[in-house]
Amino acid sequence: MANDHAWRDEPPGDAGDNTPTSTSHSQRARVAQALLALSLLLAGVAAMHTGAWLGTVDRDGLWAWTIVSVIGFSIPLVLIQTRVTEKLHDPSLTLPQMLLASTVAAWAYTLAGTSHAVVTLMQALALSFGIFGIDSRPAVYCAAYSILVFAVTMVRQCLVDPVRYQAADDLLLFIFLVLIVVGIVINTMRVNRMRERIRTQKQDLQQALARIEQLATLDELTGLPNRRFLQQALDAEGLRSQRSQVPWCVALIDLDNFKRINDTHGHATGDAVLKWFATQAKTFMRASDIVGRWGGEEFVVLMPATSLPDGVNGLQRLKAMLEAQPSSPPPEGLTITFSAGVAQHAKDDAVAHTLELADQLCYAAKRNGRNRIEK
Ligand SMILES: Nc1nc2c(ncn2[C@@H]2O[C@H](COP(=O)(O)OP(=O)(O)OP(=O)(O)O)[C@@H](O)[C@H]2O)c(=O)[nH]1
Repeated sequence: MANDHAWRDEPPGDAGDNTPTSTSHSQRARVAQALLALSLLLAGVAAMHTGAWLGTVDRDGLWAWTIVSVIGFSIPLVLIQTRVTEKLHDPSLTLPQMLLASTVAAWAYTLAGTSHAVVTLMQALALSFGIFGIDSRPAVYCAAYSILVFAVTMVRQCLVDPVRYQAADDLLLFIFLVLIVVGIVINTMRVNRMRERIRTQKQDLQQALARIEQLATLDELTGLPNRRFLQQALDAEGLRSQRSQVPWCVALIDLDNFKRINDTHGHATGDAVLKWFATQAKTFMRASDIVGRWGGEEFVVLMPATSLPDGVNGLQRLKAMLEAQPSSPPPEGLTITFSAGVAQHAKDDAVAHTLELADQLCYAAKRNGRNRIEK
């Protein structure tokens, strides 16, 4: 058996899902299953009493059987309905209900007299309903118990009442019952294997979706938020600032002479520099700032609740930290500097305009000699 839990309690679609919605879904499914079991039992009770009325079923013991059976099948329903079973390993009480069904059916078999063949049919039907709700191993236990209890009951009845329970007929009946039960168990195993495959596929899909979401928002090289994420964050900040007086800034950072690093030391070193810078920027900017890769060797820092002087200070701190690094990324002694433009968003201005201003200021920093911050 591929899964390690013995009970098939949750509906197939909820496999592995523990959200409140799926929990209440599971609870409803349990109650529905217990109601179905009770309804089947009541149908059996009606059939037995009809048999008694027709004279084929014994009246002796029929009411005792009726009362015990109805109470027996009502108890799981009440326990499930009141959520007493919720913490149990088998909250739907499927196995106890199945074992009870076999016991009650075997008892009915002893009362059914000349109609006893019908009871074996009812037993097979009851098993086919319940057995799909549990895993393969308890299904086998259930089937084994059912076959055993019927074997004992049939032998006993053939011995004590050989006129109405004839050995040859009942042997054939028993063989058919065994065939049906084994068939149901085989189908249960197949259904459970299919469920397991669906569960695995669902997990694979969830993982793939999480990966896609990650790729959609993160830059693969540096692990920083990508341009798409930054754009959304900038737009959200723009909307937020329409309702508040709190200033915010955006900085555009461009690494200096990056082409030369690539050309001199190779593309792999260029990549390592980008990763290294990403780590430094994340480390030295405020935790509330969003540092992302805008593209190539360009980075954007969104600084919420930050005035222009504070934003410039933040970048100066980053610049100073880079200069103070004893050894920058490999190769040893490589000096990494950047030029940046910082712009404060003007209330009611377009976010794109603020970004463009930061871009122009960054170009101005390049023109003015690089390794500078313009505001
Ligand atoms: N290694 C590496 N290089 C990249 C990546 N993306 C862009 N580049 C390189 O970055 C370089 C940018 O060069 P330029 O736009 O000329 O800028 P620069 O050399 O930094 O010069 P200035 O910006 O004027 O200081 C180009 O050679 C691009 O190929 C990347 O992901 N990895």
